[in-house]
Amino acid sequence: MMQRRPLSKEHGGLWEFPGGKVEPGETPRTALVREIAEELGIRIQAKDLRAFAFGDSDDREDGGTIVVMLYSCDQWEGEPRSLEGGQIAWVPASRFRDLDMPPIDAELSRRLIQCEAA
Ligand SMILES: Nc1nc2c([nH]c(=O)n2[C@@H]2O[C@H](COP(=O)(O)OP(=O)(O)OP(=O)(O)O)[C@@H](O)[C@H]2O)c(=O)[nH]1
Repeated sequence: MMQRRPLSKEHGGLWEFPGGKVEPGETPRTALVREIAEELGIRIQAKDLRAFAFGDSDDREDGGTIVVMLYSCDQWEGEPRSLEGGQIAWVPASRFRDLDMPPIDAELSRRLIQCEAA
């Protein structure tokens, strides 16, 4: 499942893996459970998440760093729908090359393609 970032945001119009920032008091898994409910309206469980890969970037102008942790999940309750306005789509790995993505998502999508080919 890929999600298109709103045009008004940084990396606007690019396609990313659904998710968001970890808030104080959360773990990466509980943050993802919350973000998926907020963005897609479906319920997933932290125990059903499988860590797949991470990517990072150290070249931000503000000197900060972004770390994206990618998990897979094949069980959920509900039907995904876009609750925050952006487009969403199921995209097979074979079509990832057709989508413009932010750099870390692009790197992680290449990793997924390699894994599917192996
Ligand atoms: N997914 C992704 N985000 C990146 C990359 N590089 C980078 O600077 N970012 C920035 O990292 C932040 C990702 O967090 P987010 O998805 O929760 O961001 P957001 O703007 O929707 O924030 P918000 O939920 O606080 O409104 C965004 O500001 C995004 O522009 C990247 O390669 N992939």
